[in-house]
Amino acid sequence: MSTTTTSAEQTAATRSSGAIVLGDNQWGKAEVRLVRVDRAAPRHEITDVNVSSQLRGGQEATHLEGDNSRCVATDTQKNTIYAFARDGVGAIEDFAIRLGRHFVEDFEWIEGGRWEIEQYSWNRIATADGEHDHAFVRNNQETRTTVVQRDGDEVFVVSGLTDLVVLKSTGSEFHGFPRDRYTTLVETNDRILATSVTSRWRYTTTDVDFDAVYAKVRAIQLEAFATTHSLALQQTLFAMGKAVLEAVPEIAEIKFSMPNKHHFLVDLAPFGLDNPNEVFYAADRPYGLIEATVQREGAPAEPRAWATVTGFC
Ligand SMILES: O=c1[nH]c(=O)c2[nH]c(=O)[nH]c2[nH]1
Repeated sequence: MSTTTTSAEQTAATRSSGAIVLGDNQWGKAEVRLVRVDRAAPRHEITDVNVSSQLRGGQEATHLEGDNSRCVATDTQKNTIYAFARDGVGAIEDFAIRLGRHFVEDFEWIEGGRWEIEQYSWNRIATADGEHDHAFVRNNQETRTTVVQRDGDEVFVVSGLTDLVVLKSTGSEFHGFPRDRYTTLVETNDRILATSVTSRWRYTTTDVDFDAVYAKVRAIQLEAFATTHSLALQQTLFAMGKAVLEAVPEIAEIKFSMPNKHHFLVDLAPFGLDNPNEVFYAADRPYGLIEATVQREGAPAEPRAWATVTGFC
């Protein structure tokens, strides 16, 4: 029998039946802003989060007929988030895992979902008498993130941070790149290196002290950024990811998106001045955009964990 496929057979194989059907879908409440004050002691604790809940499963009738008997209202999802916070939020990963377990276990047609949480941090205001018990100043450094997804009984946790803005005033070079007729960039062996780190890492287990690991991963990234003598932002990125994977066995892989926040030396010669690498123009755009995944060789990929986590290669 011939194994050659004719173009008619090819068309038949790819031809649609013509019926219009429902594809992937999810529904929920996005960006539920929640602040919880722990008043158990005179020294209050603040938890400030932005929670998005999305459910998956059993929605054919809702979309095709407007039959809402299996449509857990987005308003109910929002209320559940606030009600669960009554018992405390804890690590954002644990809170998201808890929400997922509730929806999948309490509604038999819910097959899974996605719970994304951003956490903003607050520092105590330092007064003349020391750190204040119940007055805070927003720490506008990085935002901590997590995306927890459930597919039946399987749970995927991808956590991360965004807007971690870092700069080195030396210890960064960039040279040896190809030159063609469009290349004007001057080689440098002493430049400012600055970026705003977005990183997300995938856990292989939910049995993790998520707060402790977050603090560790953040510190490792900062340490590697600071101590790597950089020949390219790409090299710094890899060093940051490698250090995280070497230190934390529960993390399978880590993805980075790092804009190269260019600082251009200003030409002061028209004013009769030199500029020995001191006065820069901090450009905001365009910017180089360096993205990569750092992973363990041979480790199995888990595309379902990343399917709805955008902004990475
Ligand atoms: O660290 C860098 N990586 C690049 O790929 C690049 N490209 C560029 O113009 N400057 C830089 N810097």
